[in-house]
Amino acid sequence: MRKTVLAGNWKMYKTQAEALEFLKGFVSHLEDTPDERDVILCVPYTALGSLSKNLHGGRVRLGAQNVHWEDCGAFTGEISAPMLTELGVDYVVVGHSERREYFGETDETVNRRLKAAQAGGLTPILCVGETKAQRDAGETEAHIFSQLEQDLVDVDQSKLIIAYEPIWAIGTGDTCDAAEANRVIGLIRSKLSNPDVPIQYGGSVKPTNVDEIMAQPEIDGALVGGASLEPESFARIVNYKA
Ligand SMILES: O=C[C@H](O)COP(=O)(O)O
Repeated sequence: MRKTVLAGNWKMYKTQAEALEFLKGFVSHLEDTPDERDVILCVPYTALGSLSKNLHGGRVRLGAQNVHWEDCGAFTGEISAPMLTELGVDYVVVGHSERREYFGETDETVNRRLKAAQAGGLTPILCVGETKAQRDAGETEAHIFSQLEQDLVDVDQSKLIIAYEPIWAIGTGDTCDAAEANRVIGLIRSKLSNPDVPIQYGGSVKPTNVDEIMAQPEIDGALVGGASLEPESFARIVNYKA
């Protein structure tokens, strides 16, 4: 039985005070959220500590947005799994397209980060997806299969979440057609050794399209950027109508 996982990725938004304000507004909407839906907030490092102390009994779980492959060392600007787990973090986004595009993340470093996350007790959310140019050239499948093949070397698929995020749909309002997202996610699943890995869709998920997206049989959740920044909006996504 695959888990349903709804995760907000705040990216570089919200100070600590703003994060706490969000949480106050958000948790009041979770009373009727079905227990089998995992709700995760992947927030800036600076907000992890105070959110962790205010999570109200664990209905909301915490995620970070990156993790280094070493536990400690001379790696200015990086953060390690022990530093995150000490703060009560359970999940971490790895290989987001913004990391790959702007910060030189490669499939090799993604693989190292995935393994370190798991060794350190974190469940990674691995992001894969194609650019518009790759889609137009008919290279979507080949690109994603290549990412999976390299990123997942020696990665434990019993402690893994994957997010299919077509890059052209991120932050653009140009959502991937739900049936097409379902098709690609089915293909991703066909490449995994563990069919129970939850696979999310990400890319302009909103309160207005989440019901259709979540109705697709292969889609196990959503990784939500912009629409996770407002409590009511993310609550509507988490409380999608099945
Ligand atoms: O990690 C989240 C994705 O990049 C999606 O962002 P978005 O919902 O703002 O399109």
